[in-house]
Amino acid sequence: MPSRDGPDLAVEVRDLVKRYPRGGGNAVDGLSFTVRPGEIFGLLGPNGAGKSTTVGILTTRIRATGGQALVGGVDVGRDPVAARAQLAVVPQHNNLDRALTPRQNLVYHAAYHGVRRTERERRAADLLDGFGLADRADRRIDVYSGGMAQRLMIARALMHEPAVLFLDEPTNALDPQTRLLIWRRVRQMARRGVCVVLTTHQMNEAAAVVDRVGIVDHGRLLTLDTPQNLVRGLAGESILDLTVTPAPSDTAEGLVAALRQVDGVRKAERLALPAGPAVRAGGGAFAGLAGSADGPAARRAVLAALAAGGGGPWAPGAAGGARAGAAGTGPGGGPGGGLPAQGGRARLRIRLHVAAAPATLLAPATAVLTGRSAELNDVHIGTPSLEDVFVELTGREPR
Ligand SMILES: Nc1ncnc2c1ncn2[C@@H]1O[C@H](COP(=O)(O)OP(=O)(O)OP(=O)(O)O)[C@@H](O)[C@H]1O
Repeated sequence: MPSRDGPDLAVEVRDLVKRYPRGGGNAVDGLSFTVRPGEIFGLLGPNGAGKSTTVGILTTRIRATGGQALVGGVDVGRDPVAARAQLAVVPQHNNLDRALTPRQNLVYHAAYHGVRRTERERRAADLLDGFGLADRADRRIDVYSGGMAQRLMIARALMHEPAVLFLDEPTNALDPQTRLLIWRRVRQMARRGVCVVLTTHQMNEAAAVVDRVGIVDHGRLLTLDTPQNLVRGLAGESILDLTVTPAPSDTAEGLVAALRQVDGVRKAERLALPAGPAVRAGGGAFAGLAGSADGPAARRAVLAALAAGGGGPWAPGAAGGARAGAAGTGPGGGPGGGLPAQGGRARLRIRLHVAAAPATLLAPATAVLTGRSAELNDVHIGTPSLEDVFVELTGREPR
């Protein structure tokens, strides 16, 4: 593992630029960030943001047009061979050598990096054991499942004890048990001083494992901080999702604008309706990290808030009936859509980002709806997630 007297920074990226010969603009456009030894760093961004290009430069696969990138203190542009000794890459797709056994894949990789025979055999045995592969170490590799292959690729990457490990979508399409094992091992490596840089689109999984996150778009860094600070700073403290049916004479825009005026609402936006009947079943962007209004205490708070505010069209029975209606096959999906409700009126999902306790916003929000003759069909209280931060910064439209 990396020595304690190594460089202070495991990765340094300074004003990095990449322009492809046939590309439109700069794929990487003046990117700068640093990562410390022992840190788990998530590089996030929408499709085409420049993540793969950045990692390609750091791992010496792509030459930068400008700026500087150092890995383990080595300039990747000036000395790519020395840089490769400092790093390891685990790609998204299986690139194991199928002509070799799992153990041979590890041992040959270490031999390529100049590790002595007894040492490489010891490391292979340790890593096969650590990744739960010891009893299948000498079988044919083509009997390996996707999860086993992924574990073996990470084990192989560690054979030459790199200072920096690059993981590309490490848990894509893996079962929960394999994901947990991989994250446990990643944390263990970091504790031993390995710097881990991972790219992923699994926001909530990333939030649970990384120390810091850099979000990039159009080749530029939009923000860099701990997931906790990003969530706290950008998305407000809580989220209140309302599913409503506006009056026939009202418009979605009018309703959203009116809710935006409620005291304590930092932001109001219209969301796509989730597919299926379970509007409040913990889905949406805040699944996983969310608190929810589904618990008995939260439900009591909702009812109390509504009672205090003079009530409204919401009642548990009515909401249940309305949710059943939401299971229809209407055109809902994009923010411009909505599922048809009774009388042909479209149902809307409106998200309020609130700085206060969300239950205290229920009464005034309900009053606004009542004043506009809108029907409240469902309520969900949640906590914003890293995905909310991501969407806030990079938008909702697919690339
Ligand atoms: N070989 C290439 N030639 C020209 N343009 C390229 C090339 N590779 C990538 N690009 C462009 O560079 C930009 C950044 O692409 P890159 O693959 O780095 O993004 P990404 O964030 O990794 O995306 P994804 O999440 O889809 O993998 C995109 O506009 C892409 O079309």
